[in-house]
Amino acid sequence: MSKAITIAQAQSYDAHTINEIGIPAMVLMERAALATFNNLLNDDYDLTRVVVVAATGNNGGDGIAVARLLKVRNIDVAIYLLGDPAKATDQTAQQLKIANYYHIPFTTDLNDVINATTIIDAIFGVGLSRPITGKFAEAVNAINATDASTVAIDVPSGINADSGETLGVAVQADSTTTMAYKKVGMLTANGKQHTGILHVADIGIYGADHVETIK
Ligand SMILES: NC(=O)C1=CN([C@@H]2O[C@H](COP(=O)(O)OP(=O)(O)OC[C@H]3O[C@@H](n4cnc5c(N)ncnc54)[C@H](O)[C@@H]3O)[C@@H](O)[C@H]2O)[C@H](O)CC1
Ligand SMILES: [K+]
Repeated sequence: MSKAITIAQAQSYDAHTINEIGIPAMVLMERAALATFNNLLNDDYDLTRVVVVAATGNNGGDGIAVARLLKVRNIDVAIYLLGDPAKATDQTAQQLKIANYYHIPFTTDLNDVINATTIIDAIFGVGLSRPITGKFAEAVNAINATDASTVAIDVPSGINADSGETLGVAVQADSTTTMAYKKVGMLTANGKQHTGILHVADIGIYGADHVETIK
C-alpha cells in the first residue's frame, strides 16, 4: 500500500466505499479511530493527560471516537471542540452523542491543551479548504507551542493534502495516522516535516485498482 493519492481521490474512494459498496460511513470512522488509537498505544506516548482537539467535520468525528476509546480504558481524556456542534456532520454529531454518554469532559480552556501530555489533532483532514484563522489558528499555535506529543489524524491540520503547503498555520505532528493511502502533499518537504512518523491505516477503503476489480 505504498501509493499516494490526492484529496479528490481520497474523497471519491470514500464516497465509492460508502455509496456504491455500502460500507456505512460510521463503520469507516470507527475503523479510522481504532487504527489511530492502536498506533497511539504502540508508539508509547505519555497518556497521563490526553486532549483531543476536534472540529465538527469527519476528521473531528474520528478524534471524538478516539477520545471514547481512551476513556473506556480509564485514560484521562478531554475534548477541546472547535466550531459549531449544530453544524457537525451526521457521523460527528453521533460521535458527540456517544461522547456525552461516556461523560467525556469538554473543555473550552486552552490551558488544558497546553498542559496535556499528548494531543490528538482532529481539526481538519482532507476537507481543509482555506487558510486557518481565528480560534482554529489559536488552537494550532497552542498545540505547536507545548512540549506535548502530537498525533495527527489523517493529515496534520493546516497542511494541504495535495500541495503540502501550510494554509495559514499547521500542526507540527510527531506522528500521523493517515487513512487508506498516503496523501501526495505528505511527500513534499513541508508536508513531511509536519507529518512526523507516518502510519498508513487500512480501514477498508481501496482504489479502483485494488481487489474490487479482481473478478
Ligand atoms: N468520509 C469518510 O468516509 C471518511 C472520512 N474520514 C475522515 O474525515 C476526514 C474528512 O472529513 P470532512 O468532513 O470531509 O472534512 P474535514 O473534517 O477535514 O473538515 C471539513 C470541514 O471544515 C471546514 N473547513 C475547511 N477549512 C476550514 C478552515 N480553514 N477554517 C474553518 N473551517 C474549515 C469545511 O467547510 C468543512 O465543514 C478525513 O480526513 C478523515 O479524517 C474517516 O477517516 C473515515 C472515512
Ligand atoms: K488532522
